Amino acid sequence: MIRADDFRGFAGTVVGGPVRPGDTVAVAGSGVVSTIDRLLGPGGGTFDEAGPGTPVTVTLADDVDVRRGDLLTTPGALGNGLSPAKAYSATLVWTSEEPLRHGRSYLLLAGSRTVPAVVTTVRGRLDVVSGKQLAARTLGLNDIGTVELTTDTPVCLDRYQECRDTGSFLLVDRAGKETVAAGMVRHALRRGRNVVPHAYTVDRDARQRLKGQQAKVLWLTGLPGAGKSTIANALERRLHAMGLHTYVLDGDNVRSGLNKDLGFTLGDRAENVRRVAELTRILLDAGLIVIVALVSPFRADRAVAKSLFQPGDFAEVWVNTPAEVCAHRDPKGLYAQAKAGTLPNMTGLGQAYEPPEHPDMVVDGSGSLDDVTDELCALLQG
Ligand SMILES: Nc1ncnc2c1ncn2[C@@H]1O[C@H](COP(=O)(O)OS(=O)(=O)O)[C@@H](OP(=O)(O)O)[C@H]1O
Ligand SMILES: Nc1ncnc2c1ncn2[C@@H]1O[C@H](COP(=O)(O)OP(=O)(O)O)[C@@H](O)[C@H]1O
Repeated sequence: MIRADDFRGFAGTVVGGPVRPGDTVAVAGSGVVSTIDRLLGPGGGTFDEAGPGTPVTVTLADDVDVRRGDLLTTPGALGNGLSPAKAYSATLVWTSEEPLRHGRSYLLLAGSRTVPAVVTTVRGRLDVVSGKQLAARTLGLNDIGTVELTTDTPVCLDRYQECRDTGSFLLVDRAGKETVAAGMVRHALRRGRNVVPHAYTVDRDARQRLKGQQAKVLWLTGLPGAGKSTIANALERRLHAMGLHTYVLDGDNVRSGLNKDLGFTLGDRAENVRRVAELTRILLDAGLIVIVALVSPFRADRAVAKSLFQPGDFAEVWVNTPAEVCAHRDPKGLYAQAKAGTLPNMTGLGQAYEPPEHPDMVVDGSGSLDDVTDELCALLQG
């Protein structure tokens, strides 16, 4: 929006049209209808009409609210279903060497809008030779696939076949900022429109007050055998004895229920971390001190988890135990299996563990349990 004294204009590019002063337009985000008053060019001159590709500043006859990234469209298009949604079916052309990770949060760029988005389902991959849709769980370099994705906040996207400009988008890796896919919208999914969060009167503040505590998340990451569960257990016992209300989300435990459909591929780990992070958010809202004990080996997945929380609510703790110590402890025999070649995805051997670059705290998983518990209690109180 461009605002100066009593001037209010909306800068953008015409993607359909032509459009003319006097045309009725609707703001796609809110559905509010107004009329184009003037079309101004980059030098300040006025247009009688502007066609596709023309950069313009539009002034409207009414004082309506148009937000950054909003679309001005025809009321007819809104009637035909163009309205903000959080879930879409789309075709993706995967352009990255790194395969699509189901459950990982990417940035969706559409026009001037950028929103976090997660590919929730891969419906299939196109076999370019036969033209048939093949079953697929992920997409690799140059694959063309049909997926479902959800965005954190509603975005207004056209069907690609209706309008190429407002029906296309890019997916960008959140960490490296590399473009990983070009997307074309097939259609919005009904569930993306019909889900409206309800605000309850008893909220996190009320629950915290009742419990006399400040809810918080301590996210313990580290190699298998590093001591995450042992530390989580000791810390929870200490907090419980102090009369505080806690809950531990341990990888092994969550994987025997909620996440029992997940294995240890990169995609399944991303989904495991995403679901645990969402569950953690619910428990935080319940007013609890939540201790997460999850290998969570990849920085990008941990960054997605962290992004769900306000900065003061979430602390990342690296349980830093030398790999040789973990392998020597090997309480479940997993390192031995991996060395024998029967467990290919084992963290630290067949798959990487990416240590946190800026953790809120590093604790020594081979030192005194009492000392680590003291340090974490201090972190919680700080
Ligand atoms: N391939 C492979 N790699 C790593 N870990 C394995 C694997 N297979 C089974 N396990 C057992 O599963 C526990 C890790 O589960 P998480 O949910 O924490 O893993 S992750 O965050 O999704 O990476 C982990 O528990 P902890 O040892 O408590 O960390 C292992 O017991
Ligand atoms: N500080 C410690 N000193 C010695 N042994 C420990 C320590 N912490 C954990 N252990 C032992 O190491 C093994 C792995 O610990 P665990 O808590 O299960 O790790 P993780 O949850 O990270 O896989 C267990 O046998 C546990 O008793």
